[in-house]
Amino acid sequence: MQNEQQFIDRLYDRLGVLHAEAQSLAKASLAQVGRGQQARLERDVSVAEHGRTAAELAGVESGLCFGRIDLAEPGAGPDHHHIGRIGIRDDDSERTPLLIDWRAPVARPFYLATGHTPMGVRRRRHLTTEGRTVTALHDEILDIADTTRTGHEDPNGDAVLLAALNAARTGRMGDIVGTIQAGQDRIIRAPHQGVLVVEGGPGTGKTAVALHRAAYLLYAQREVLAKRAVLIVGPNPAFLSYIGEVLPSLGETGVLLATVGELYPGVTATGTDSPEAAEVKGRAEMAEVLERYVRARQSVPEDALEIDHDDYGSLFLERAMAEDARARARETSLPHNLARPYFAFHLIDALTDQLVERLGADPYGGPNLLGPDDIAQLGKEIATSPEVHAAIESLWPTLTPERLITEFLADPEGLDDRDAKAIRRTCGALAPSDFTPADVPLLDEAAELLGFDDSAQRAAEEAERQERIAYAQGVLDLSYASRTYEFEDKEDALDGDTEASEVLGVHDVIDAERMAERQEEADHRSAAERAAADRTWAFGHIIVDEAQELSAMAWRLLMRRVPTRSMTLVGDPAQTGDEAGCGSWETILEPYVQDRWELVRLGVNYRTPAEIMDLAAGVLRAEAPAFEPPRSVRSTGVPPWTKQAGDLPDAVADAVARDLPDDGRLAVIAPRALHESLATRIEGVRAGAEPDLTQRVVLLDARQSKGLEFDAVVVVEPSAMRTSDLYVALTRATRTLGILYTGGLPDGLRRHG
Ligand SMILES: Nc1ncnc2c1ncn2[C@@H]1O[C@H](COP(=O)(O)OP(=O)(O)OP(=O)(O)O)[C@@H](O)[C@H]1O
Repeated sequence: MQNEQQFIDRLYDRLGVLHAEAQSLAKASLAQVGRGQQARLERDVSVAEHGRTAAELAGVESGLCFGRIDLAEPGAGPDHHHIGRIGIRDDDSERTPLLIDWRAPVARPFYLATGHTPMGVRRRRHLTTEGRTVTALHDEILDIADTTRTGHEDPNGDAVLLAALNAARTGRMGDIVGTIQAGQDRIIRAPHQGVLVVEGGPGTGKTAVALHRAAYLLYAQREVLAKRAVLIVGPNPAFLSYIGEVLPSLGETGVLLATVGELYPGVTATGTDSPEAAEVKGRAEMAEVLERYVRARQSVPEDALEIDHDDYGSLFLERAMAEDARARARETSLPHNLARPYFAFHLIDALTDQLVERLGADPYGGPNLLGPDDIAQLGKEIATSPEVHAAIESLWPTLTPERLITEFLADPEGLDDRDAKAIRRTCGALAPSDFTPADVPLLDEAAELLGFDDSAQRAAEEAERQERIAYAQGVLDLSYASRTYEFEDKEDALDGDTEASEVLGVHDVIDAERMAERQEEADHRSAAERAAADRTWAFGHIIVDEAQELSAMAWRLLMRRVPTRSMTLVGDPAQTGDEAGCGSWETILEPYVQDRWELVRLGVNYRTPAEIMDLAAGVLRAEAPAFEPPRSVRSTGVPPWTKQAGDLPDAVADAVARDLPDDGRLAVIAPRALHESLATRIEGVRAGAEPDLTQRVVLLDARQSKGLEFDAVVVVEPSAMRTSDLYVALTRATRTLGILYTGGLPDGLRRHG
C-alpha cells in the first residue's frame, strides 16, 4: 500500500506540473501582443489549445490511476505497468511512461486477462483511491504457479465491480474505466469501421460502452477524429447532462453531445408535439411529401400573366413559357433555390423574345428590324425589371427551410385528413423556438430540398479571400526582401554559394493563395464547436444512444451528418417508447447500408438486482411469453413492494420518506397527469420543470426516465403506462423498487399485487 501511495504521490506531482505548464502556456499566449489579424488569430488558437489541455488534465484528477498489471516475463522492459485515465510520461531524458493510458494496447490485458488466458500477466491489481489517497488494493493472481502473495488478494475478482454497482448514485453517470468487463471491452475497441449496433436489455452498460467507445476512438483515430469530431446523440437534454461528465473524466473534451432536436443550427426546438403529431412527422414518407410540396411551389400561371413594364407597356408571361422554363430548371436536378436562376433566365429570355418580336416586327413581313445590340439591351432591361422579378418570385419563390415548414404546418398538403389534422399548427409565423424536436428533421430535409442560395455570401467571401491573398502577398514580398538580405549575409558567412542555395524561405514553399487559406483555417474553435454551428458538417463518427427511439426522418438527418457511415448505435428494441420509433435495426439501416452492419449483444444487467428484474420481465412476458431478460449480476435479497393506495399523493409522500436512502437518490415515476398533485406533497420537487437529476428526489414520467438510474424508484399507477414505458420505469432502480396504484395492476404485475 505504501509503495503504491508513493507512486500515486509522484503521479499527482507530475500531473500538477503538466497542468501548470499548460496553464502558463495559455497565459503566455494570451499575453502575446501581435500586430494584425493573423497574429491575433494565432494567439487565440494557441490560448484555446493550451486551455483545452489544461481542462483535460483537470478532468482526469479523480481516480487518475486505477490499475496495475505485473508481467510474468518482463524481458528487458519494466516488470509492471500502472494503468490510468490518460498516459503520463516522466520528464527524464527517455520520457519514461509513468502511467499507461487505458486505451493503449499495452493496457488491454488489464481488461481481458484471465487465469485461463493470462496474456503474459502474472497479477492484476485494482487501486481504489479517495482524492489522492490510496484506500484499498484488490489483487487477482492470474498465474497459479506464482506463489508470492500480497495480502490484498480478492478471491472472486469482483469486489471492485460490486462496490461500484452498489455505490450510491449521484445524479450523474460515472465512468467504468476501472472495471470494464471483457465483453464490453471487445465492443469498445471493436475495429469495425462501418455501422456497429450494440443491443442489450436495461442496465447492460450500453450507454457506458458507447461513451467509452467514443473515448477509445478519439484515442485510436486521433488524427481524423480531432478534425472531424465525434457526435453523441441522446434522447433528451436531461439525459445528456446525466452522461455529460463521463468523457471529460476520461480526458476527452472534443465531443459534441446533442439531441436530434438540437442539430439544426439557429433553431432551438422547445415546442412539444402530441405523440400522434410526432409519429406523422417522423414517417419516412414525409421526405416525399415535402419533395412534392416544394415542387408544388414551382408554379405556372393558369392564364397569361400580364406584367406592366414601365417603358414597354404590357408583357405577357404565358403558361407555355413558364412550363418550358420550369422544365428546364428542373432538368438541372438542382435544389429549388439553386435551380431558380435557371427558371428566371429562361423566362427572361422568352419575355425578351416577345418584346423583340413586338418592337422589331417588320410591318412588311420581312425579318426583325432589331440588331443584336438592341436585343441585348432589351434583354438587360427585362432582366433588371422589378416587375419581371416580382412575377418570377410569385411563380418560383426563394424559400428558406423555416418558411417552407411553417407554411407546410399551417396547411399540410399531401397527407390524408387525419394525419394533416394531427400536425396542423394554427398560429401564424413560427418563431424559431416554436419548432418542436420532430420539426428539426423536417427543417433539415427542407434545407436539402431547397439548397442554400449562398451566391451573395459567396461573392462576399470571395472578396474577403482576395483581400487575404493580397495581404499574404504583401507578407511574402516582405519575406522575399528579407530573404535577399539574409541570403547575402549567409553567403558572406559561408564564403561560398553551395549551401546558401539550400536555405528556404517561406516564399519558396508557399504561395500567397495557400498562405491565405492557412489564415482561414486558423479558427480557434474546436472541431466540436465548429460542427455545432454547421448544418452540413460531416462528423468523423456518430454514436446514437437509445437509438430505437429515432424516427425514420431523424435517421435521414443523422445519416447526412456522417457520409462515411462510421457509427455506433446502441439501443434496446424492447424499450421503444416513441410512437415514431423505427422498430427493427433492419428497417432503420437497410436504406443506408443495406445489410452491411454488425450486431453485438450485451447480456448482463449491471444495474437492476435480480429481484427487480424478475418483476420487470413479467410485464413484458405477459405480452411476449418467450421474452428473455438480461441476467442480473447481483441480487440484494430485497424484493420490490406493491401497494394499493387510497390517497395517492399521501401514499407517495410516505413512500419517499421511507425509501429515500441517506446517501443516494430516489425517483418517483408517474404519469404526467399526476405530476401537479404529487409535486405538492414531495419536498423540493416541481411539476413540469426540466428535471434536475442531482436533486435527492426527482419526479419524472416514464419517458423522461429512459436511460437514467436511481438508488430507489417508486412507480405510480403502472396501469396508466404503455407496456414498454412501464418496463423502462421498472428497470431504473439499483437497490429498491416500490409500486403504488389505486385502481388495478396491469396483467404482468398482478401476481405481485
Ligand atoms: N463494467 C462495469 N463496471 C461498473 N459499472 C458498470 C459496468 N457496466 C455497466 N455498469 C453500470 O451499470 C449501470 C447501467 O449502465 P448503462 O446505463 O450504460 O446501461 P444501459 O444498457 O444503457 O441501460 P438502459 O438501456 O436501461 O438505459 C450504470 O450505472 C453503469 O455505470
